[in-house]
Amino acid sequence: MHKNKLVVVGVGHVGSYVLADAMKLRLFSEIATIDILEGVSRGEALDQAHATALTYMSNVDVHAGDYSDCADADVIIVAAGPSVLKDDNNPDAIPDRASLTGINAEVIREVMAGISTFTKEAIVILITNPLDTMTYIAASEFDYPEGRVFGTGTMLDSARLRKVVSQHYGIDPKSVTGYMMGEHGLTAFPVMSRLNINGIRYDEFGTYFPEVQPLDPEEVGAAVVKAAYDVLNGKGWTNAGVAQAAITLAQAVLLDEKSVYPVCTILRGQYGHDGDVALSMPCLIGRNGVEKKYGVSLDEWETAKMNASIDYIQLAMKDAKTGPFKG
Ligand SMILES: NC(=O)c1ccc[n+]([C@@H]2O[C@H](COP(=O)([O-])OP(=O)(O)OC[C@H]3O[C@@H](n4cnc5c(N)ncnc54)[C@H](O)[C@@H]3O)[C@@H](O)[C@H]2O)c1
Repeated sequence: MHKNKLVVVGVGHVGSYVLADAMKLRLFSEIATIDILEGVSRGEALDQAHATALTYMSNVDVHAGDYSDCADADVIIVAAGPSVLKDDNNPDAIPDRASLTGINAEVIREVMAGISTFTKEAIVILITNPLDTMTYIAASEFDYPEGRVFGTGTMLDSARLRKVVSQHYGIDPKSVTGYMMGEHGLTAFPVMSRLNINGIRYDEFGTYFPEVQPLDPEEVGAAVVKAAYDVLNGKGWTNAGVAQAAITLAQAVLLDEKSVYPVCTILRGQYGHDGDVALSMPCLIGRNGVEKKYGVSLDEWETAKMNASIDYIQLAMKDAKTGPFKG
């Protein structure tokens, strides 16, 4: 009988939270951890193994592993490599994820070499930053089927967008539909033309919520980008939101849910680009990973934002010497 198996690569602040969420999802029978620090991998797995003896936990076979564990994995979530750090002397710092390009390009090349030695079947979900460039490297340099590798992308930024909008209007964030597109980072932008509150379009908000100040697209985008730094500059890292995003995607894969989420993939004809950049747009997620990409039409403001985001991602790609920017 087939047993659902997850491998988590990199079990630091983010990976350990992914692991904890996966343990509670009740969809995996086996979970293996991999980390360059073997003690961390062993310790995290053992800690979770002890928790399986307690009420409300399922009896998951959770253990430290190595890349051979990928051979029969259904889903692999990659959170390996360092994050930007908070600056104790500057509580308003906004360190750019792109500063991680050099170090994490090496990490992702090492991790993908390990994974692709044992499987080209498992669905690989990347979290490591700068996410778009890391996804491009993983999806293009290892002969891995392209739809089977994607990044959490603006899934987290979009959750933050819905939270920002919902707080402004005093409603449940689940009643807000909308997403950020482009880079997972400083140039992500809200697709205001597609934003709605359970069918009430953005351009109708003034009619239905006359008592509320109208939303300014630039301010909304800035508030969403800043939300990441409110967390980072508070506790020193972010992990809960992105872990939930990754686990939501893992479930969509395992259950073949055909869910539409904004995730990061390589553009194939959308927005005038073919194979030279990866970024987030709404995609259909099922058992085969990204099964469809929806290059939704954008208005003039959004198109300008998209082009700026593409230019910015390509700077990191140049730095990582990947795709059209190989040496
Ligand atoms: N995409 C998103 O929305 C999002 C959100 C938060 C964090 N992140 C990113 O996730 C990554 C992890 O963040 P974190 O806070 O957990 O960092 P962390 O430093 O706490 O953990 C990183 C882990 O990766 C391990 N590692 C390093 N190199 C490795 C390698 N070659 N092979 C296997 N394991 C390796 C480290 O030993 C460590 O345990 C960062 O790149 C961060 O920027 C992305």
